Amino acid sequence: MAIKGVGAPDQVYDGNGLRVAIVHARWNAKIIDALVTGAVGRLKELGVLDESIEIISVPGSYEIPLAVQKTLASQRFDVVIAIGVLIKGSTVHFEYIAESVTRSLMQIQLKENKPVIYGILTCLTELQALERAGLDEAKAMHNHGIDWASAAVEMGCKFGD
Ligand SMILES: O=c1[nH]c(NC[C@H](O)[C@H](O)[C@H](O)CO)c([N+](=O)[O-])c(=O)[nH]1
Repeated sequence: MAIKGVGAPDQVYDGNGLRVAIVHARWNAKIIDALVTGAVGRLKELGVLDESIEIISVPGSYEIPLAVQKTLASQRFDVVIAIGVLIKGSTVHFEYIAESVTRSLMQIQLKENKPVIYGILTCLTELQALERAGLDEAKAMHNHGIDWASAAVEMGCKFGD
């Protein structure tokens, strides 16, 4: 049995009535599109209504925290899924963005007292990103967008008030 992974949910959560925002970067669009598609499909499987899902895009992962903060401050959503794909280049740019975005998203969810699901892939290679978006047919890896949507419905039901 695989060790890594979220494991079975403690119960099935009904997303009907939940208002979910997906804030995603556009950098590495092929991978982003697969992750967002996976997340939206899972949200609907769990009962979230189409009209209760809002998708907001920003240029890159660095822009995600401000967009998430503004989205939550609108009081129009119970939970936000932040989706970005950082792929290591030849400089330390990757590290600075990854650290600051991750820290910021944690701070925002605690400040706004609303769940922010962490969907930032921090990959050392393009292949790692393709695998985690379920795009590497060779390995049929799992689309992490699905997991983030499941987490969003659970956290929205439990703590999204
Ligand atoms: O989302 C990403 N943004 C990236 N950079 C753009 C950054 O997020 C901002 O959009 C940009 O710096 C303008 O503020 C990336 N790289 O630089 O490699 C990346 O891999 N992923």
